[in-house]
Amino acid sequence: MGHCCSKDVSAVNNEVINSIKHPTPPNAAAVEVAPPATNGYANSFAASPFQSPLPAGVRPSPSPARTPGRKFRWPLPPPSPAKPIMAMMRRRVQGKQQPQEGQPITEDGGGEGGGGERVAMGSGTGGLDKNFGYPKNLAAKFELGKEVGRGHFGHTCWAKGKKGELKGQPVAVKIISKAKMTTAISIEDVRREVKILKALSGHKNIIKFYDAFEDENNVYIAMELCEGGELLDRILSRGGRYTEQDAKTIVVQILSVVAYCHLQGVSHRDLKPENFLFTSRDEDAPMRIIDFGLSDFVRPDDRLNDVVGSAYYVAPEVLHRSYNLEADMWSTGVITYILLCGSRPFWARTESGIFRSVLRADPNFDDSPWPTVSPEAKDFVKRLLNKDHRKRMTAAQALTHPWLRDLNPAVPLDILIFKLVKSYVRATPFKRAALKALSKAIPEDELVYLRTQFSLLEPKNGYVSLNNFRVALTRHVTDAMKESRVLEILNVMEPLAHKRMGFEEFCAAAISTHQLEALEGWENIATEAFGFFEQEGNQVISVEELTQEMNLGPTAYSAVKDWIRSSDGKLSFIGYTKFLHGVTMRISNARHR
Ligand SMILES: Nc1ncnc2c1ncn2[C@@H]1O[C@H](COP(=O)(O)OP(=O)(O)OP(=O)(O)O)[C@@H](O)[C@H]1O
Ligand SMILES: [Ca+2]
Repeated sequence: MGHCCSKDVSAVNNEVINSIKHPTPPNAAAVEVAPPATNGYANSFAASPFQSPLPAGVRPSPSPARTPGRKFRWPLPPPSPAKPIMAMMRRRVQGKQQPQEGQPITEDGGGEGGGGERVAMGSGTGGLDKNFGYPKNLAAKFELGKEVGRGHFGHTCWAKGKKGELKGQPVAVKIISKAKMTTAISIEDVRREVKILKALSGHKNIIKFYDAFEDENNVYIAMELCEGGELLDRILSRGGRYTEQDAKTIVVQILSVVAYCHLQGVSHRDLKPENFLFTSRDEDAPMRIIDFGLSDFVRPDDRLNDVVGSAYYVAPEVLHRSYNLEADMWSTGVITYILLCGSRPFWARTESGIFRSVLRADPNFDDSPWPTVSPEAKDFVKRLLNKDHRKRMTAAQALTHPWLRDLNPAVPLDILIFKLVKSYVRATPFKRAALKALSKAIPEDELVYLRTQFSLLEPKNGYVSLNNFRVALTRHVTDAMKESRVLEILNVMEPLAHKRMGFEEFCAAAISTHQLEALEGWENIATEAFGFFEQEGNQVISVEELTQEMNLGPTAYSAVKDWIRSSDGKLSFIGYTKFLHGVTMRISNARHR
């Protein structure tokens, strides 16, 4: 996938704001999503939480609250069957707004003439191979019934099994029209949706996959039928919000499935209440995640760059076109915020307004009902809605957050540990000493997570080595993990093959300075850590050595100089925290240019 956007943040912000004006339907009415906020702030849906949005005929919508303008993916080549819908919306307003010069007009097929479905490069779909290699005998296996749901990419029907284990059983069949697959990318999207569903099916909160079929006109995905409706509808039926305790049971299920996907190297990229279905009408029925239509494989250190998702739930770094799994955690934060207060954290009348809010606004934690929400719940949401993706909790971390602790949820292995340990074993002794000092100062709440992860590595006599990491990861291997090449991380952890790590060192290796910086007690943690560093690791260091340690060039000499105490040539407190933090965003971006 693509690489990091190398522009500085403010430039990117403006670019995003500008660019979203055109790819989204410029018709304000078409994207108006809620009544005017009563308090003038953008996050309220006090009157009606999910007033909606799309112009009649654009997208059949079972609930007025469904996310409007939900699929955006631009300005890369036209990738999906959602494109014709966006194209149609744009055609509607063609007379009102001309495309700007330089605007990529081919993304939805370019020229706005004709009225028929547009196709890739304006050259027809003749060259596209729409053969998926799936069996063609759907009718022999299932009897299709009435429609139960509809999305941008397809519609889903009730069906009944005719043969084998599913004989007489109700199932769901998602039908995706081949006519809408107008590009190689959109075909690949469907192929990947099936592949991911097949590989991940089996987790208790993922919809169970039965089989995929095709004929000349459609692809059919047969899966478990969920008769309990969407999470969105349950939120609405409860007047827009859940009690904290009920919200917890929902959030734990979301985290459990997200943690599983992430360990497999799959980013869902479209987490929202519409994509979680209850298996039955029972109040306490479990949820299943559906719709891997926008999901993708991503290696731990890779960055994705295609802007996909649903406006209310999209993470800032997705709009910046450089993101990884943390983007799903942002969406999880948005869902949790909605569950707890009944309002959207980022709201505006137009899609571009929503994006602006996502990039710049701080969610409101002051108005009702937030004063009555527990501090743990607020902390939980804030640690997911951090605009700096490096500071966000992972799903496995979130499962150990104090807010959820009374539910004692199962915590899976976290791929973040592998990434951090990999960096640690390759770090200089000076950096390791700095991290060791920091690890001695971390609060008990963070230790809960580390203890859980350490025990998942099944230490032998209190120690882990590369083999523990290998065994722990390969225990969960599926075809998805192979495809996303998650296992390759073990190769770069090779220095650990000749090393044993006890829990104390594991803590130093597996902590993220960025995440700790986001804690309210960071100042105290850093001060205490510096005390430990002074006792053990703080050595005399020259400007040249420090810049080298931090992987900076000579241009950084003047900044780095101030971080070394003139009295004894060792790192000052500020120097220590800067060193832990690593290079700044600006320098870091510059280095990628
Ligand atoms: N297994 C299922 N059981 C019951 N209903 C289902 C099932 N799968 C999908 N649906 C219904 O069909 C709708 C559309 O399905 P899905 O989200 O997979 O399609 P999509 O076109 O990819 O959607 P989107 O527009 O969100 O991308 C769902 O919102 C849901 O209401
Ligand atoms: Ca969906």
